[in-house]
Amino acid sequence: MRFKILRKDGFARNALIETKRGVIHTPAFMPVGTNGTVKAMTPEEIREIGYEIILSNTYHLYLRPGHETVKKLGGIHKFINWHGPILTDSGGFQIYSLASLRKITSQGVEFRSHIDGSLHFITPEKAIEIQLALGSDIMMVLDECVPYPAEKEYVEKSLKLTADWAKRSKDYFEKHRNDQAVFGIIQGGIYDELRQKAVEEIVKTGFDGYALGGLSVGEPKEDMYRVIKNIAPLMPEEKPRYLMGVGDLMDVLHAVEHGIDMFDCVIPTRNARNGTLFTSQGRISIKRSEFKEDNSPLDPDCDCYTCRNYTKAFLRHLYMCREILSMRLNTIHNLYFYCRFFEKMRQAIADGRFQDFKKEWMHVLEKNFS
Ligand SMILES: O=c1[nH]cnc2cc3nc(NCCN4CCOCC4)[nH]c3cc12
Ligand SMILES: [Zn+2]
Repeated sequence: MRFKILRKDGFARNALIETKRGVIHTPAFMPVGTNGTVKAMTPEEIREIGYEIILSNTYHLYLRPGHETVKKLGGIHKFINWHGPILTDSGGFQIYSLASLRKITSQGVEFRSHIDGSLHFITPEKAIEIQLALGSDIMMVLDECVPYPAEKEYVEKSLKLTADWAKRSKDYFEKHRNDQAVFGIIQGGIYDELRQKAVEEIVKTGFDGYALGGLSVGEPKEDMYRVIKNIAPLMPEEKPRYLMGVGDLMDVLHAVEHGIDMFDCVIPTRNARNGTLFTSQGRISIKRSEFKEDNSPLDPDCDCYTCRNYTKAFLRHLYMCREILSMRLNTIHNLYFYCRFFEKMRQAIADGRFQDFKKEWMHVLEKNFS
């Protein structure tokens, strides 16, 4: 995997990530494909909107249909019919947020499946073995995503475990890698000095890219913003920086300003299914009665399939009827909006006017329309 910085504008930067399955222009957004699908979308639609990489959840695919099954069927790209780059997370975060009866030991994490209650034990090596079997292009080490709030002592102890697991994941990966990449994950809670120590530890092991984990887990915005501001610049400049689970476009602006390159979040897809749509006039909730007879397109400034062919009235009608088409049309628009936003942001960085772009959009994004 090659990482090439094309342009800098302050700490913000445009770069290219070259993988064997294609190039990713950063700053990049990765739509989340939990069970091997970006919900309600075909892979062709995701590609047509302009996305170059998607995220798939290891935890879900390991539990169902199983990583050996996916491998036997030709690997994840063939299985889900997406032939561009795929980043898989390690499963750690889903184990903490979805599974039950979790037990973390120095060896690994034991948990019960949220699907059928079966007992599982994942080690740092196993987490990489699963991602290798799936055949993902960018893998994540097994880490402990420290919940919020967490005592400093607990975070410090957890850091040692996460550093040891990162090393074990990396060692296993080195023995079995073939043209894939593996990213390390920086934890440390909201404690800047622990975060700095985590950067040193994880960089010592050495990875193809580095993720900021343990954020967007319920901590106050100002803590998340401070950690990003202080820690992102300490992460190796010549490698991709990935902020996990983010996010809201205001948070994206702040993170890009401080040098973050990659993002993933369920917000555009999950909000679409709940009728919350992002437009150039701000966020709107399509179910509101004021749209009942509104014959105008969702977003006059958007040329996505939904905005070119349907009215707010019809989108509201579909939502009220809980029609499947509602999920599809809303998702097409929100993903298109995110993709255009990232394209415009990359253009602004290329033109050296990221600050203007941020000011202009902060004003729009703060507007919470009806
Ligand atoms: O430390 C982490 N390690 C490995 N994976 C992660 C994934 C993560 N995803 C979030 N936040 C997701 C927050 N979403 C915001 C929108 O609503 C759903 C949750 N934070 C995350 C932290 C980690
Ligand atoms: Zn649209």
